[in-house]
Amino acid sequence: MRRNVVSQELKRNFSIIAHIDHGKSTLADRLIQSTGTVADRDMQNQLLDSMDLEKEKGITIKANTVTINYKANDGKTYQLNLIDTPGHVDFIYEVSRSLAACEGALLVVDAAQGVEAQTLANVYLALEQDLEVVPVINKIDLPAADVEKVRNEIEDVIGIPADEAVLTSAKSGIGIEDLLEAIVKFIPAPANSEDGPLKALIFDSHFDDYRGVITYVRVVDGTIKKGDKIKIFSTNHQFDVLECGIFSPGMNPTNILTAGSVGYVITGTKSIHDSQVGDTVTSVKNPCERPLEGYRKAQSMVFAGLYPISTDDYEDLREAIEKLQLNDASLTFEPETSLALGFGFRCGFLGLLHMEIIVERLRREYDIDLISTSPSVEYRIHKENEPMYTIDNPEDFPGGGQGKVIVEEPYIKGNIIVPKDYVGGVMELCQLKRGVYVSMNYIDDTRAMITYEMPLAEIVLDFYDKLKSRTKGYASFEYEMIGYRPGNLVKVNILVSGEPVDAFSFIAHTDHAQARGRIIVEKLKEIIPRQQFEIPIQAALGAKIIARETIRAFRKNVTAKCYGGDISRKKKLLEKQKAGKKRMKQIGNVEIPQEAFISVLKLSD
Ligand SMILES: Nc1nc2c(ncn2[C@@H]2O[C@H](COP(=O)(O)OP(=O)(O)OP(=O)(O)O)[C@@H](O)[C@H]2O)c(=O)[nH]1
Repeated sequence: MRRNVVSQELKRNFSIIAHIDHGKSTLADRLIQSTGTVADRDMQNQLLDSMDLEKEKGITIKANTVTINYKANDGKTYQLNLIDTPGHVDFIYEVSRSLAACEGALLVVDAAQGVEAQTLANVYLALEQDLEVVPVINKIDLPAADVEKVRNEIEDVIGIPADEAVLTSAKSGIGIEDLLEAIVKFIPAPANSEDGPLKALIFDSHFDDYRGVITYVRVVDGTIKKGDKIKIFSTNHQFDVLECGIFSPGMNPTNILTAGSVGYVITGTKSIHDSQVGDTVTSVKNPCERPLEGYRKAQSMVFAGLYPISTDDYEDLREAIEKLQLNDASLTFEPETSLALGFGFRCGFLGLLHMEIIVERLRREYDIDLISTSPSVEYRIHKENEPMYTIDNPEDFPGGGQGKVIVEEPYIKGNIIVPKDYVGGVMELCQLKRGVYVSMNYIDDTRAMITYEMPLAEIVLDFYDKLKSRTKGYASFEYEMIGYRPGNLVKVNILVSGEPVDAFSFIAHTDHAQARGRIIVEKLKEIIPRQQFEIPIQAALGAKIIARETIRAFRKNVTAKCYGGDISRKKKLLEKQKAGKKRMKQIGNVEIPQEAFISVLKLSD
């Protein structure tokens, strides 16, 4: 058995926090490379961002971890454990748990861009955990770099001293040695109890087809050894430790993890639910009394129905979602049926990005063609003399005639940082999105931070896209949940030939219902082919029609184009028409092409 016990004073556990694109992954790669953790020839760019999708989107979705050995100027060799964190608001809870596994964080700020909204969100999380924050000003090689301005921003906006900020260029390798020295100097060594009862924090996990669940832990107190019997606090399930070790960067079995260490544990379990982020691992023989603070179950914020385009794919879709769930305790699903779309699944996601990733993976990795219904949030329904319940599907929205009903919706508090020329446009957008103004402050002479409280449903709809187009991509945005508030909300039905099409119904604020209904009705008029009878398309609020279009009758004769006796061509056309029909959904007496669903469900107002 290989022993790898490093005393606590030689350990440094840290994360890198940064706004998207400020260079977190490039910097991590540099640290790994410069310490010879990975041979240069094995170095592929952005080692830590391992998923293809992450590489493509250029963002970190799943946290990774690596142990780096660094011989410092004081002659001692330190064990640096770098815990990568996801860079998106959807995963804020995961970020907070990764930070909880550290004593310090490198705050990376782009020297040309300055402090952005996401920088703020993450740095506050780190300060809440009492981490030592080491400012790093990156991309100093850029001609537009303005180190002094960024230094001032870090001090004024975040409120931490930046006179000793490390200056780096992750791209050209400048300042990497200084950064390694700063990690050793400023980030405190762990100071945990080595012989207390085992207490380890789960900060991530993933499922491996051959080895089962790999659990990423930070040992707080005590020791984990191969062969130990351990227990998961929230589920009370017990396991034998089959293997444990560190990431360097592949899994490297050391078979012992002492207090202050970061590494992995394999028990052979196949259930990710025994390895939930934030949960505590303890020993069966000598358990700790209380779990570590801060654990909560992953909570879905955004919901949508996923339906296979071909009904034959239903079972494949179920299997694929189950497989993805093996690796993702925050993905929930249950079977659902829609009159219009057939059999599918109602899924819960942490946020829009999470949803986009799952849908994209189902398409790419599992080769399933699918339609997703418009994303919805969770509403709280209060009826007189009934306990409160929640709904996330417009189908379950209470109809009229049910006495006094109060509907509450989730709200967020959002911070937007923009160049000052865009302040007016952004504030107008926030008002349109039912935002409640909180504050506006200038960060420096060029940029402002605007804070609004807004309904999450509006963010989910199309806020990012709108914000991007109004600010030419210069705005950065971050938000946190602040609870539920009552809203004047209604359900809008879309009727085709008098029949409601469930997949198109939506919940909206009364003031927006008509405009959104109108857009869908107009879109459907364009897409649904004329048929042999007139088809009214209507948006309705209960019995009240709020928008209407009519598709005029038309007798479609595809063979009319073929003159003479070209029988084979006629046959081909008829076959084509038949195949086209398969892709139609029958709603009452009307056939709606699949693309109508896709284009309406993709539609934002
Ligand atoms: N000029 C210059 N470019 C850099 C430097 N560091 C990173 N970049 C570039 O900036 C872009 C973003 O870098 P990443 O390392 O992917 O950024 P990130 O912060 O990891 O992004 P997320 O994973 O989305 O959080 C890439 O195109 C890098 O090549 C630097 O020091 N100088």
